Amino acid sequence: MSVTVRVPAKVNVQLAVGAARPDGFHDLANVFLAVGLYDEITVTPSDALRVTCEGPDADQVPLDRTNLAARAAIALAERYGRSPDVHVHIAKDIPVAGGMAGGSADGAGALVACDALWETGASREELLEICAELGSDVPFSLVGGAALGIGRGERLTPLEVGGTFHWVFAMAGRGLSTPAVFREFDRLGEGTDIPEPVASQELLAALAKGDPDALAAAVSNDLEPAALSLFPELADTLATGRAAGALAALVSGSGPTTAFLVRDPESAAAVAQALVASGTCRTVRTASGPAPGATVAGR
Ligand SMILES: C[C@@](CO)(OP(=O)(O)O)[C@H](O)COP(=O)(O)OP(=O)(O)OC[C@H]1O[C@@H](n2ccc(N)nc2=O)[C@H](O)[C@@H]1O
Ligand SMILES: Nc1ncnc2c1ncn2[C@@H]1O[C@H](COP(=O)(O)OP(=O)(O)O)[C@@H](O)[C@H]1O
Repeated sequence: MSVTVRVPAKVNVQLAVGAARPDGFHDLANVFLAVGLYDEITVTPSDALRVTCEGPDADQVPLDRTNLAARAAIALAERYGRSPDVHVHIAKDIPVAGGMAGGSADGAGALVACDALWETGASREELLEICAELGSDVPFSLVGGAALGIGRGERLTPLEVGGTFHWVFAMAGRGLSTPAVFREFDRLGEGTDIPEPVASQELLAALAKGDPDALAAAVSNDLEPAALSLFPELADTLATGRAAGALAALVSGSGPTTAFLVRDPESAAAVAQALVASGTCRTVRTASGPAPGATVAGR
C-alpha cells in the first residue's frame, strides 16, 4: 500500500523581520499565502528509509537523511517507537531553494503521508509540533490557505481570504540560501534600530476582502534588500514584471524567486510572456491562491 499527499508552495505577502535573537533566528510577522504549485509525496513500505525525487530540479534535492521528507519520517517514527523504513518519492514541481518552501512542503507531505500509512492516530497539534521542529515554514505547508506566522514563523493564526489572487512567478537561474539572506539582512541593518515585526492591518483587510489592488499596495518583504544585495540581477526581473502590468512585484521570502501579483489570468499571461521574452529569468509559472494545505491525494 502507498499514500500520496499533495502540498502547495507559498508566497509571503508580508515578511516583517525583527532583529536577530540570541538563538540566531529572527522574530517575524510572516503572512503566508499558499499557491497552486504542488509537490506530491508518495510513501510506500520498504526494507529501509530511501528517498527518490523526480522533476526539473531533482538533481538539486538531497536524497540522504538531510532531506526534510526523510527527517519528517524519522521524527514521526521516533515519536511512535517504530521503524521509519519507507520509500519516500517526491514528484517535485516547486522550485528548489527558491523561497517558495519546497523543502518544507516535502517535510509536511511526508509527515502526513507516513501518519496515514502507519495509522498513528496523531492529533493535528502533535503533527504541527513535529512540523515546527523540522523548520519554521513547515507548519504552514501543513495548514495551507493563508496564515500569519509569528515567532520564527511557526506559530500560526489562520487568515480569512475573500477571493482568489492571481500570481506569476519567475524562477531564477540559481538558488539563494535562506541563512545567507538572513545574515545579509543582519549586515545591512548593523547600527540601525530594527523595529518589532508587526502584521499590516491594511494587508490583512485586503486579503479578507479579496481585493488585489489593496493587496498590491500593502505587500512588503523586509528580506528583499538582502536578497537583491546578494543577487542584484533580480532588480531587472522585478522591473520587467512591473513594466508589463503587474500590480505588485516582490521577492518571494528569501528569494530568489520573484512574485508578481496580477489582476486576472489574462494579465498573468501578458506578464508571463514579457518575463520569458526578457531573458531575465530561467522559467515562469502562473498560479493562484489560496490553495489547500497538505492533502491526501490517493492511497
Ligand atoms: C524566509 C522564509 C520565509 O517564509 O522562507 P523561505 O523564503 O526561505 O522559503 C522562512 O522564514 C524560512 O523558513 P525555513 O526555510 O523553514 O527556515 P528554517 O529551516 O527554520 O531556518 C533556516 C535558517 O534561516 C534563518 N531563519 C529562519 C527563520 C527565522 N524566523 N529566522 C531566521 O533567522 C536561520 O539562519 C536558520 O538557521
Ligand atoms: N525535500 C527537499 N526539497 C528541496 N530541498 C530540500 C529538501 N530537503 C532539504 N532540502 C535542502 O533545503 C534547501 C532549501 O530548499 P527549499 O526548501 O526548496 O528552498 P527555500 O528554503 O528557499 O524555500 C535546498 O537547497 C536543499 O539543500
